[in-house]
Amino acid sequence: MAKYPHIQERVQEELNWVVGSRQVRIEDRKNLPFTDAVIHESQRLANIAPMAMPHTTSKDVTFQGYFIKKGTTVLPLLTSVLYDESEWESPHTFNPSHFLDKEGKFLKRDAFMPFSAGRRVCLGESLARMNIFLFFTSLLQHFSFTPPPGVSEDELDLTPVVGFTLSPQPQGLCAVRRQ
Ligand code: HEM
Repeated sequence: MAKYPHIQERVQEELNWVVGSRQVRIEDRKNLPFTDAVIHESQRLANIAPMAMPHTTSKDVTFQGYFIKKGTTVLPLLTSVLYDESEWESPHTFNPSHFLDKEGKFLKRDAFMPFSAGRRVCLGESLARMNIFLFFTSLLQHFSFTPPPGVSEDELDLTPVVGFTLSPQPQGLCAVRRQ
């Protein structure tokens, strides 16, 4: 967030306007299109489960001309969809406009699938989305986030740690209470 101070301010402006100083509620999401777009874009770019979970074909299948034998391990590469150059205007940069139409309304995108898709889609999707929204909005309602004193935004290394999941590196951060 610190690399994008204008985005942080825009989220806070929207929160001030719609929620004011009361506690954020999940129903507020539909009235916070910019904030919702920022959260979606963070999940798209963060891509924390790039290979979803390993699956196994339960019968022989032919998919897009390829024969896949029963019992084959299949790794659905969510990265290929979340960073698809034919789906996203700027797939490798943080750009909340991916989820906004020309009037600034929230735009649902089929290629947004950090929770995977189909029968084995993440079982915790609703819970996770609700929590991310409430944590993110409550934090930004009460605090502004900046790099620690003496550290410039350009020095922040946001490259994820690569494993079976992608996770953030530890970062120093200042949370400054808003008036
Ligand atoms: C940001 C948070 C989360 C992300 C991005 C995420 C993503 C995913 C992904 C990509 C899968 C693999 C789906 C597939 O096999 O194709 C998955 C599976 C699963 N997730 Fe999540 N998840 C999140 C949070 C949670 C939470 C909070 C819970 C439970 C409270 C949860 C429970 C599960 C379960 C049980 C499965 C296995 C579903 C199955 O195989 O049928 N997840 N998740």
